[in-house]
Amino acid sequence: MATVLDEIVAGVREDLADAVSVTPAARIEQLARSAAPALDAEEALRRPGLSLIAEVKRASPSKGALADITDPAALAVDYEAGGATAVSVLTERRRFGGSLADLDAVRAAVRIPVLRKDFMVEDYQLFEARAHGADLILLIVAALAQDDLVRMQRLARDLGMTALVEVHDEDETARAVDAGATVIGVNARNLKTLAVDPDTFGRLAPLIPDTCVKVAESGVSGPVDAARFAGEGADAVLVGEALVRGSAPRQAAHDLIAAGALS
Ligand SMILES: O=C(O)c1ccccc1NCC(=O)[C@H](O)[C@H](O)COP(=O)(O)O
Repeated sequence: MATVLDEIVAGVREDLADAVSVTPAARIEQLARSAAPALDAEEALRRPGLSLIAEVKRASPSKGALADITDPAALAVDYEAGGATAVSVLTERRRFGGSLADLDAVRAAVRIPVLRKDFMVEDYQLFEARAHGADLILLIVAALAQDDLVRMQRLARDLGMTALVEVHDEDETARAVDAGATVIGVNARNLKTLAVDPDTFGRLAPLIPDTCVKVAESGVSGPVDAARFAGEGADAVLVGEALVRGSAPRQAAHDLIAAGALS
């Protein structure tokens, strides 16, 4: 039976075919290679204290519509003012309501690194991300064969970007480490059931070398969770829903980061 991830990736591949017909591969690579240099997101995430990757997230498969974000740039500016280390922009259209236009708007509005959060299955999308100003891209181990994971990580580096390599279980963690990932995100959301298990980070973090940046992703509902993950060894938390549903994203970002110092 097809999983949610399979369905999302199938839609992404359809949209990708449309994108390639508008901007051929050679052209998107040229645009990527001539873009302003990427910011060093890995270095930013390695700074002392708990880092926050704050997400622009309109909707999700698990929750449906989350927030009517009419001005993603303004939201990103609030995140930056609240102390976020990076902004994550969900660019997947069908299930998350995102777009590359959101990425463009955020890139133009903030000075901190920007993550293109999408379901990357082709090199084309990495060139596209860079051409639109991304500094960081997401590689989901569950969506990629090992040779694709290794190649796409190298390509990200070649383009000056950092790859956030996302895992959900022990096997995927071993694959990420084998692939030479230096920034590993543990996503607590099971991609088959969409349920969030808050114990996932604590279970998998010890399997990740301390030389890697460790990111706790999904289900961070507030400062108490942020403090817990910091205590379990997280260098960063990636937060979407809790920030976009609240009325004060700047303060909420600040509070998440401050909680990391209390762990
Ligand atoms: O959010 C979902 O429902 C989802 C479903 C299937 C694949 C990915 C999904 N989310 C992407 C993410 O990784 C989250 O947006 C991110 O970790 C933030 O999560 P949260 O703070 O729980 O919104």
